[in-house]
Amino acid sequence: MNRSSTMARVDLDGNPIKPITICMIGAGGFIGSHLCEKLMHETPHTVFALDVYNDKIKHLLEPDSLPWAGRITFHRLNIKHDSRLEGLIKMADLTINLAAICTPADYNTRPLDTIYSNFIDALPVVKYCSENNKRLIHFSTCEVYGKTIGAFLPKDSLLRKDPAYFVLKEDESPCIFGSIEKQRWSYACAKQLIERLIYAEGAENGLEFTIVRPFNWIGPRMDFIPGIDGPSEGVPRVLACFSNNLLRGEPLKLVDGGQSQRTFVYIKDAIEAVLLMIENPARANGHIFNVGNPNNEVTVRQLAEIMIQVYSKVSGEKTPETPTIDVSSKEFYGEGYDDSDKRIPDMTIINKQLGWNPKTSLFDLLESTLTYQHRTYAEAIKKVIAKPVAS
Ligand SMILES: NC(=O)c1ccc[n+]([C@@H]2O[C@H](COP(=O)([O-])OP(=O)(O)OC[C@H]3O[C@@H](n4cnc5c(N)ncnc54)[C@H](O)[C@@H]3O)[C@@H](O)[C@H]2O)c1
Ligand SMILES: O=c1ccn([C@@H]2O[C@H](COP(=O)(O)OP(=O)(O)O[C@H]3OC[C@](O)(CO)[C@H]3O)[C@@H](O)[C@H]2O)c(=O)[nH]1
Repeated sequence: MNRSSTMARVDLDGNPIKPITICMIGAGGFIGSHLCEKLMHETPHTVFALDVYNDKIKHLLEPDSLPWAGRITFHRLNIKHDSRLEGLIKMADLTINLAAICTPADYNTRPLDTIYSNFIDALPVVKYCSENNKRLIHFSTCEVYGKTIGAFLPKDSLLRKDPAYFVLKEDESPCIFGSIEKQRWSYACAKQLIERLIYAEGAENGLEFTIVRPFNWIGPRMDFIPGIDGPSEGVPRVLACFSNNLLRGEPLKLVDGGQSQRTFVYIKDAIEAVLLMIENPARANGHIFNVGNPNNEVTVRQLAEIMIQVYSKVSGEKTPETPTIDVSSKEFYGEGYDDSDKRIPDMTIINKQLGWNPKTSLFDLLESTLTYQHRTYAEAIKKVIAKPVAS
């Protein structure tokens, strides 16, 4: 249903929400596709969707008879070198920048591309917004926190259990990265510097900005399945890696024993938070927001175990005899990999400003996501596996 035509929409302070035009850079990616979907289904806003690819938003662009036709237009462009960028930002009320290289397998193997993508390429976007007095919502990452303070305490220290040593707060926690040889941190460092630049543009030139720090948002359409809709040798983020293993009946690979901890939030919950930021500028401007689900914390090993259980339920297939294997990070990611030990978002600021809370449990979000993965990829994988290998 297109609710925009039937319901009077008001912001958190009871004011009517006026339709705006949004320039969304990186709209063809995982988060962008869900955000475009939400904006088309539930709001009257117009979107200029900028990306190099549009496969994940094709269903919103065609056919012309869709109820939101005319409210979303795709602009195939690379922001590294396209003179149309400034014009599109000028024509919009708000720019949302999602474009980035953001898969850990790239950080230590393509550090230059990673730094250029996350810092250099984002610079003109910030500049055009600042010079043209346009509001900017910039996507950073929870990785700017790096490691927790607790990670440096002795293993048996009781302080490790004290939230003061591991809960990540936007306005208090330090950013703790590894040495320069640990090129894993090229991404986090580039994201941190662009955050500092945006913050400084706000302080010195009055840029209206919001910075989003996503904490492992997961759901349908995340990344790709190697050899099906992405390169065979590609290494996506953990949800897609484990989905690929499950679809192929292979053991799930636990990097360095799968001891790192993450909190996972369902993409649909997280998109609600972004919509609140879009439609409540007075409450969102000038803020950095953690967006995650502190209740969904697991080790990567536990994530693998739950995914194996849930996949068996949704696919009807037996669990593999060897469900997981341990691999070293050097073997899996190569030289220069390092990891965040633990990521629990503090929710005080987003709660106070936007009243947002995540709703979906890890089990439920994995059930709907793995149902999607099975429905979308199982047949294609079967065909690939059945193909005889050329001798
Ligand atoms: N998904 C998460 O959990 C998560 C966590 C932390 C941070 N983030 C941040 O959120 C943003 C979006 O992440 P995502 O998960 O949707 O990633 P994604 O890779 O699915 O989407 C990024 C999109 O940006 C596009 N893009 C990249 N460079 C571009 C360029 N030069 N010109 C035009 N388009 C370009 C890509 O084609 C892709 O469609 C990123 O900035 C990422 O760092 C995401
Ligand atoms: O097959 C695999 C793949 C990964 N791991 C381990 O899982 C942990 C999480 O990995 P991943 O989701 O790929 O990425 P990170 O959480 O480390 O980093 C992301 O966080 C946010 C973002 O900024 C954008 O999404 C990105 O940098 C990790 O410990 C891997 O080693 C595994 O065991 N097996």
